[in-house]
Formats: sequence, structure tokens, C-alpha cells
Amino acid sequence: MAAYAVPPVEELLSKRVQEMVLHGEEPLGPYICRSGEDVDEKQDIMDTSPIPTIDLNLLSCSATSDNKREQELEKLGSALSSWGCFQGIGHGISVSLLDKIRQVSREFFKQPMEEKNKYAKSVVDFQGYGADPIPEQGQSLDWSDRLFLEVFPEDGRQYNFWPQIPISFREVLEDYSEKMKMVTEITSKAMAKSLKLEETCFLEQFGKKAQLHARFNYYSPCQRPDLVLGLKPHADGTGYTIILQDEVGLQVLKDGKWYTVPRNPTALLVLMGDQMEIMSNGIFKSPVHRVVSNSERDRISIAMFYTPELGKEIGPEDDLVNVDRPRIYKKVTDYAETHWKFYQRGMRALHTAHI
Ligand SMILES: O=C(O)CCC(=O)C(=O)O
Ligand SMILES: [Fe+2]
Repeated sequence: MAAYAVPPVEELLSKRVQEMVLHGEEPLGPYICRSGEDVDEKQDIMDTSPIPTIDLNLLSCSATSDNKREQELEKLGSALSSWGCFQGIGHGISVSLLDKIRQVSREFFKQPMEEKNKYAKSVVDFQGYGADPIPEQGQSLDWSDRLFLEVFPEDGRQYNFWPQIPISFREVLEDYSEKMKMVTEITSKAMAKSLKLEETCFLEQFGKKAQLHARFNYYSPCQRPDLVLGLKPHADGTGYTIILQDEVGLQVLKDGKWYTVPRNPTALLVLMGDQMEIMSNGIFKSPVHRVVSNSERDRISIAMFYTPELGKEIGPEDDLVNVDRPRIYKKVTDYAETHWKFYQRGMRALHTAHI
């Protein structure tokens, strides 16, 4: 692997990628964050994506015939044990709300730096506008900007970080968050049923004060998409994550190949995080994914991170442990913190939960 130079932490944190683009700074010189070999793996990129699509309406609607529901549940189980993700349709969220949340995100990022910086977070904060807190030395700069906000539990909301412009931002995010909560309920129940478990078992593990965080990602166009990633390869430390995108860019790794998540304005990508892999005793997979950059188009995504309640112990469902499938993960509490420490070093954390 070619050597690459990384600027000091303070310098990385003082930069916003949008600002660098405005000043004509491109990811050259010290900002080359990856060797060409790492990013330019075109031979391994599959363009026509076979990522499974699941109709959530078939799983929850009482009008669905038992046969159809069973078929869709089977499809769901197989998608999550092979891909660890699926494109969810029939989720009940109107196209107009999906468009609105994409629109307010774009409007926020389109504003001048001084306006966005009113919501800037400090080096140690999680919530607010800016890069990740304190990346470890040696880590690459992702070619993206973010706004990270806690939406549930409600007492975790820090409204001082919620943009006042566009003026509809707060209302749209509140509405979207409520709908997301419904989607997590439908999804968690369906996942349990696909494994022939009590339908509320995962919801109980997540707890009444389960956390939901919104991460708004803005990927500026990049002159050297062959050298720089919008977001480095990683798996999520969540229970699971629900992603809405406007353009392609997100790729999921399966059997050593990167698959592009297709553009579908009405679909939500539901992607397992490490904690669902733990709760399902390794049956569901938490896939590695990344975002590639694009020289012509910018891209918006809104990722909703659904994570068990703080301080709550989670672990493999007892009914998924037997002689044929011994327990492979131990019980863990606040795994997201462990995940975070490893993520900062560009590593996965799942091994820390292995028995
Ligand atoms: O931008 C995307 O589509 C994916 C974002 C993502 O993976 C993340 O925020 O963890
Ligand atoms: Fe992710």
C-alpha cells in the first residue's frame, strides 16, 4: 500500500470539506487519504445491484394473505443473513415527506459557512455540524460534511444544534423521526418473526428509551474520486441504520465485492449494525459499507441510527442458541462506545463481543 500523509488532528477538524471546495482546495497533497489501490477497485464493483427489496407493507398489513406474508418474511430473513441489508419499500412514509427531508438537508448545506457554523460542534461533541470528534492520528479525511442530531429519546435533543434555516427544518425532522420510529417497530417485529421468535423480542432488547440519531451527510463533488472516499469502509455500531439517499454512492461489501445501492427515491435502505448481529447470534450480518465520491454530482443522505437504550444490556436471543448454533456473542452494554473507539482507528469492534 502506498504511503500517505495525514495532516494533524487540529487541522482536519478546522476544515469543512465544503469550505475546502469553495477555496479550490482539492484532495491533493496532504489530503490524499488513501492509496489508489485502495479506492480504485473498479474491477470489483458490481453496477447492477442485486440488493434485495422487501415490501414492509406485506409484512405488517393484516390484509396480506398468510402465504404472501410468509414468503416475504423468508425473503427478509435470507436478505439479512446474506447481505445484512435490504431496500425497504411499502414503509408507509409519503414521497412528499421523503422529498421534504432531502430538500431541507440540501438547503441547510447550501448555506454560507458562517450560517452553518452557528451549529458547529466542538472537538468533543457528537451533536452538531462538522466532522467526527477527535479522529485518531493516521485516519483519513472523509470527503463529506455532516450534521448529527439526537432525535430520540426526546430529552436528548439539543435544539441549539437544530438549524433554524430553512425554517421548516425542525418540523420536517420531527415528522420524519416519528415516522422512522414506526418503521423501526415494523422492522424489528418482522425481523423477529423471520427468525420464528416472539415478535417483540428485539424491541424489548432495544428498550423503551432506544436511541435514534439523525446524521445528515453532504458529499461535495471531488476532483479525484479515484483517490478519496466520501466515507471510509466501516460497519455501523448501531442496532440497525435506515438510510435515505438522493444519488448513488453508497456501496455494500459482499463476498469481497462492492455493490452499489441503486437510486430509488422511494426506498429506504435498512442496514444491520453490529448490535443486530449480536442479538441474532450471528445470523444477521452487519455489512461493511462505504461511500465513493463523484467528480460531477454532489450527494445527500440521511442516515437514522437506531441503537439500544443507554446502559441496557443486550445479547443473543436465547432461542437462537442451541447445540447446532452455539452462542457466539456475549452480552454487551453500550457497545456503541466500544465501536466508536475502534472506528476512530479505522477498525471493526465486533471481535470484542465474541465469546
Ligand atoms: O451516505 C450514506 O449513504 C451512508 C452513510 C453511512 O454509512 C453512515 O453515516 O454510517
Ligand atoms: Fe454507515
